[in-house]
Amino acid sequence: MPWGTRALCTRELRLRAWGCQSSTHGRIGAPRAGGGAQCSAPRHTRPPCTRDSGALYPGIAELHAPGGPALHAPGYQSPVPRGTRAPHAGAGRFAMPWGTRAPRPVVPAPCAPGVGGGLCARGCQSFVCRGVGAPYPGGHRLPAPRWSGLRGAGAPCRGVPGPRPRREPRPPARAAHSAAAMSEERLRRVRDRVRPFPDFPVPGVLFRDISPLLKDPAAFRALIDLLEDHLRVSFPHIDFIAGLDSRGFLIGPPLAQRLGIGFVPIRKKGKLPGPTESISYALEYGKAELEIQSDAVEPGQKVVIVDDLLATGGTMCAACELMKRLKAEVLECLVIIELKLLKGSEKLKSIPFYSLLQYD
Ligand SMILES: O=P(O)(O)OC[C@H]1O[C@H](OP(=O)(O)OP(=O)(O)O)[C@H](O)[C@@H]1O
Ligand SMILES: Nc1ncnc2[nH]cnc12
Repeated sequence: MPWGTRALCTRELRLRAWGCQSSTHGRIGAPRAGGGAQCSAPRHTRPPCTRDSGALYPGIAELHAPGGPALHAPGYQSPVPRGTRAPHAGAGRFAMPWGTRAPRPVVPAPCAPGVGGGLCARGCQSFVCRGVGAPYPGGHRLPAPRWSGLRGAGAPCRGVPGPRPRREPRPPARAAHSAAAMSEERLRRVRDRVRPFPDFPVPGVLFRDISPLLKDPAAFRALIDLLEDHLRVSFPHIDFIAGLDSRGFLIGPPLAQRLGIGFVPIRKKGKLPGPTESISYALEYGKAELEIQSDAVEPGQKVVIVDDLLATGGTMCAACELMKRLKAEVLECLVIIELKLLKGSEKLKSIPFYSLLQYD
């Protein structure tokens, strides 16, 4: 079996074990800790992961920062991005923090030749050892991989222990590219593709333009990678990604696809057919009205709301109100960019909020 397949099986274990949410807030109902200075440690009674403040703090990447506080917190396990080495495959490369139990090495079922060789269109092998339709740790069902037609000759593993796979020679030292470095690199790519425009659309507003980010496929992929990783480690189950008109529509669907879940649009008024719920709200530069179809989500369903940017928080707040009317649970409001000076996250009160990039 090609190198890398084991690593990804183990990644699942690591993600499952990682109970820390790198959000600036706790979960719904939880009081906000120190204005977002800490992230909560839900479900697994993990200790809180501490984080620095700063003009630009990089979410997951920061938790991975070499020597960063979270790495030393007992119980913290860094998620390993696709393609990185399994923790047990190379002594000391991903040293377990003191006091934690190393995940038991998994002996994956044998992958038929060709299956583990990186057939995933995204260049990863993350489906290989999860199996078709297998529940992703904590709940999601993954979509059938494209190569499911290979059943028999190359059926994905089903988790049944098989004979020990033959070890392939390890790739060279390039693998030393650590998880932290990868996250930071992704974040740098994203940050470099956000362009400021003074006095747009009205004097006094510094407009943060994500058009260059959309135009650069590597940067856009890095963005979706970061958001996907964040959501996978933060929430065991999400029913839908809801996106806000219009730039939230650019991020929400690819993210939902990655997670194997559906996307729900929350639109500006007058665009959606059928019965709707609507709400008006104030913007940084104007007023608007948002709408959602009344049957978009069922009561009790768990939703993450995504948008490109949080300024005053009026739009996001309005979207949360719409979800509340439909009795859905908002797990988190997720944006690429947060304009800290406008204090939009405060408007969200106890609703968890996460941003990749922060600007004053
Ligand atoms: O936090 P707020 O002050 O509410 O501002 C944030 C919102 O403003 C922008 O959208 P805009 O309404 O300009 O619409 P657009 O995405 O269609 O450009 C942005 O995409 C957010 O949705
Ligand atoms: N400053 C800003 N840049 C981009 N989009 C925005 N939406 C509201 N404020 C914005």
